[in-house]
Amino acid sequence: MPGTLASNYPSWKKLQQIYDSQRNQLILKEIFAADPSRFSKFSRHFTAPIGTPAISILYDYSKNLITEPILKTLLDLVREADVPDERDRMFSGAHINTSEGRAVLHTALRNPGLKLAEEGVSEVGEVLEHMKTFANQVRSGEWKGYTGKRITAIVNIGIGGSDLGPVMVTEALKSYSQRDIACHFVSNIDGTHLAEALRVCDPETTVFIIASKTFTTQETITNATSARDWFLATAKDKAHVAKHFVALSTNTPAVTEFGISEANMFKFWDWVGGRYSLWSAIGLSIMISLGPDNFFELLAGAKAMDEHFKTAPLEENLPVLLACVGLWYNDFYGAQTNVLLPYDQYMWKFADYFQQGDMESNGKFVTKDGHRVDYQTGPIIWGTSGTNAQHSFYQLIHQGTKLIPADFLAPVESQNPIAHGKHHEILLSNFFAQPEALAFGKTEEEVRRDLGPAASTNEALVKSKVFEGNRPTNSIMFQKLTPGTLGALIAMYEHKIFTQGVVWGINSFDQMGVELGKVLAKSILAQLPDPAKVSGHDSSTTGLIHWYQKNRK
Ligand SMILES: O=P(O)(O)OC[C@H]1O[C@@H](O)[C@@H](O)[C@@H](O)[C@@H]1O
Repeated sequence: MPGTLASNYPSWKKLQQIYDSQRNQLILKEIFAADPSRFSKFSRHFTAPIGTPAISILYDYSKNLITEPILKTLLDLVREADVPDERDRMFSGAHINTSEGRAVLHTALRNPGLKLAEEGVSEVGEVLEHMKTFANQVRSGEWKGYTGKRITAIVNIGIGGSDLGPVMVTEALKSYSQRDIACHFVSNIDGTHLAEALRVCDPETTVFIIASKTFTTQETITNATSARDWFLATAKDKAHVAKHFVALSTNTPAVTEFGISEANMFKFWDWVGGRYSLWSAIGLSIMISLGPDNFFELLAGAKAMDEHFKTAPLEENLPVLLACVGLWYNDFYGAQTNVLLPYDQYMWKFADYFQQGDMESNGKFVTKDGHRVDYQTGPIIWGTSGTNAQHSFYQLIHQGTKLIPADFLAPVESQNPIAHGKHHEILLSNFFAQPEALAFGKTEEEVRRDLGPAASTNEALVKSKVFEGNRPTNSIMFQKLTPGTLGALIAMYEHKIFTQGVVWGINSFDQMGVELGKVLAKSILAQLPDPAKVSGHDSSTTGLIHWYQKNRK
């Protein structure tokens, strides 16, 4: 039942017993040696159905510390937690975001034409058409700036979910982009972010996309206001704002009050969570950069994964399997993090994106029915692109004292097979080698053999070269990073997050934890002008504010 403490499920208790009694026997080297068919047993291949974009994703989870009975028990847990029911409730528009009384329907954004009673669902196709018309006008040069010039730059001003998705996708699919339109993303309230973007923009040829679900976010509204001031310093006439500012929002009154006409507002609805919004009007910068067809392919790829999540048996279901493997380490092995390592330079923002996607969704300590959990919930997500990461933090993953389950992702085909594909072969050789090294390590015996006579004179050197191995990984290979494939990969992780959230009994779709800091910042902002006004804080905060007030110029 959603909201139940996961530790009460019989399968949870059974998993704890398995962990306690078997963890010393879960040695990858041994379990691989004992079962030559382990790879075929513990890997699954996803392909999109005929008539949708070609997508091929192989998920190999054999290098994990699991056996068939463990996986079976993890799947029992998923069943006991009613994940299939809750999944169907999500897709059908039930208000599963209970604290905010909202539906969770980002899946409807990838399914235009879907009939649901929820307000706005029937308008999804209309908004996509509105986006398409505008994107085509900007891309073709038909949309002119106030002096009649074509648009050469777009600046998306948004933060959190109104920034991270567009940033990640425009980077990931850069090879599909229209290169004569520069895309800038300004999120930080730090004036440096906006100033650096404006430095390379021309007011006559720039369109600002103000992306904010609520249209009240302090950072975004302040940045948007400063961008408008910058624009008007050259354009002078407020009437020109209409040619250069559009809004993506659910809040029509606030958008019109800002001076953007309703005709230049692309709407979405409160059932689209910020971190699930790249599929909505928030994706306008993606659509301008990549073109409508590629944006539609991105949606279709996600929809194909939605269908798979809805219909595939749990044993075959990629998001569910990914969730199970993650639960095992997070809740029984005590792993704190999950590192995402795409071996595709275009995906260098993928981990950043899922930091919000996963941590804002599942970083909760209270169940839906108000109980403090007595187990770990969402993992810390981090990572960056391989092979760069190998030369940075892999040391700790290989030989550190922490267990760091890792997801390796790589395309079979490169978008840039330069030097006759040599770069890609080297890249992939690393993608294959690292999980192998992590799983099987290097024994002291092997080290001694490699060192030869030097081994006997330097015991410390021998020890330092030992790799204990048994460090678990997922390997995810896809054919090529096409829009459809990226859509499917994002949806796969979204549904992994959903599955884990349901098992933990938490609400993955609110974000109460971001509020307190915002409220305090507001009251501090009012106190900053005058040291005498600073009150109501602890001595540290008061001391810091006073230090700033004394030293500012
Ligand atoms: O899109 P807006 O409303 O500006 O929100 C931007 C971001 O704000 C944060 O505080 C979080 O709540 C995020 O989930 C959200 O994506």
